[in-house]
Amino acid sequence: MNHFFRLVYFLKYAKKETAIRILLGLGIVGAQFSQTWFLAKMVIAVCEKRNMKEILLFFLAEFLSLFIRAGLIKYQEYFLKKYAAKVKNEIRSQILDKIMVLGPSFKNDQRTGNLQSLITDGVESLEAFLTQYIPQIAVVIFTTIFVTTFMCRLDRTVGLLLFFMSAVTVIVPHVFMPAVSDVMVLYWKEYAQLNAQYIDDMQGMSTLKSLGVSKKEGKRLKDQAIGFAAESMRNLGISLSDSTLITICITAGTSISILLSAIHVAQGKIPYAVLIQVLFLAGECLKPMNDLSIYWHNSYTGLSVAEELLYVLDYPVPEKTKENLQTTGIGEKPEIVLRNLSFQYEKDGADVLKNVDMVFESGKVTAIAGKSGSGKSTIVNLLLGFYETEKNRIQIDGKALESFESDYLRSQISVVFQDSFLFYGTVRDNIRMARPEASDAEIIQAAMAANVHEFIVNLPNGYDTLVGERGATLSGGERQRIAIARAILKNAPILILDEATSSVDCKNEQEIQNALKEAMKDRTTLVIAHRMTTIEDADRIYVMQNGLVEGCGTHEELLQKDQIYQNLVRAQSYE
Ligand SMILES: Nc1ncnc2c1ncn2[C@@H]1O[C@H](COP(=O)(O)OP(=O)(O)OP(=O)(O)O)[C@@H](O)[C@H]1O
Repeated sequence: MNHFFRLVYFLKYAKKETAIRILLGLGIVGAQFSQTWFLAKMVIAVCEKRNMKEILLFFLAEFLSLFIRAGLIKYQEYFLKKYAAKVKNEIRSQILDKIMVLGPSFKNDQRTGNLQSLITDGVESLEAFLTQYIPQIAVVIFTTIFVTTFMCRLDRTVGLLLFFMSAVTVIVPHVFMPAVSDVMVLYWKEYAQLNAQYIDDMQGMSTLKSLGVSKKEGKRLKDQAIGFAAESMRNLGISLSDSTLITICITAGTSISILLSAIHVAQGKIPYAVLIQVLFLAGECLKPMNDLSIYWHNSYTGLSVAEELLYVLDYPVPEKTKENLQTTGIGEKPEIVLRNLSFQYEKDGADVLKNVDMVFESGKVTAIAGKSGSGKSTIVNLLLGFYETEKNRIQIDGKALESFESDYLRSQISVVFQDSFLFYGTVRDNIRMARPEASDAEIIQAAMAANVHEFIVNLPNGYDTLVGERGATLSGGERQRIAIARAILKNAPILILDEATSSVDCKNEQEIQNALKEAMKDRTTLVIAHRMTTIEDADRIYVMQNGLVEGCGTHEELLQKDQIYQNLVRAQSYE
């Protein structure tokens, strides 16, 4: 029930549209009621052999109501699309904003496919509940007041009976609510998991094929689809039982109203003309309730999504993002200090960083070397504020990292990750992303610096060539060089190269190294590299092992005195 009202709250972002939807609903019901009432009046006039003019007048009034109703229905169809789009856009942007605020630490804990299902199909399925069912409740309430008053004037008992039936049709679904909520949640979980599995399999298709397990995986997917189908049937079974109950109430309400009126005519309590009106109107009076039941039925999937949707929206925001934070204070060549920094990814988990002390000097190049899993990328994640650390353990220009607003902090850092992500779009758009206001000339300049201009101009449409999803149409090295151009264009005072040249060949690597030297000028740079050759020129190199800093110095110094570093270099020379 709590979820029910939380979902209704989303309509506050489309108050005007919700009011129009209710008015349109009332207009349609009113036109339909008038049409039937004029028809009843015309039938009575014909039976009583009244004059032609009166009959014709009822006939024209009935047709006019019919046209008004048809016009309103048509407009409502068009309006509903706009209304639904506004509500769904609002919900989607709230989810996306929340995921962005929570950052990679939240995203890494979720299956991407689950989040994707929630944002696409999940939000889509809320349409029926929010834009049809909820406004229809208001339509039913107003209609009930009008119908009860109108019908009570014809036949008091029938009016009260119709009022009772209307109330039942609104209340029944909510009586069923606790019983169905578990089933609905399970239904959505099955659906989201099936979707996530499907996306996983599509993305990992080459791996599945190469491992020769694609058939086995196909069978797993099929079993999951069967599980989902079973859950759908359970969901359908419950939703059908409450809509069947509502249909029985409506049909019984109509029949009993007519029967009661007939008895009252026989008892001489009301004239037969009232019976004719009841005969025509009783069904019409309960029609909005019937529509309500259909909308309720269509709302089931939407309601099943509520738990997951609210889980994301209510997920606690890290403290840092809530406070009044600084949006200035990082200089042109900032100094970064890590003091006694320890970190675990999971609460009560093992320390991934252990009492790390490091200084990335202003305007200099600092490198971190170490075997896989030693904690190098974790330091990058912490510098970007993706995870929270103990306060004041990382300082930039003397100020605690957590005192900076996240957007500001990230605007001061250019990063090239080891698995650079390119978005579906043109090469130009992908580079420009770093600085949307950059001119075409600046984009070309950045691409030249990253040694990728030649490659781009030789593409079929040059800078306007579309790159596939995740840059799938390009090689790892090409993707990386475009990402480097993006980082160069951003022109931030801190440059982080996290294995930036790991996927380029040696020739390209040397050229990129030269380009990066240019980019590193007058910046504070942190380089994390597998290949020792890429960090030989660094002003200072930290050597890490199992989350500990085990050594520090220049390449020559470390070669002389640091055994771990010597081993790293030796291991590399045999590769
Ligand atoms: N999101 C995460 N959740 C839990 N543990 C993680 C997460 N990311 C990394 N780790 C763990 O933290 C440790 C350090 O990982 P990190 O990625 O920092 O190492 P690295 O030195 O950068 O390795 P590589 O050179 O292979 O990229 C590893 O044991 C890794 O398994």
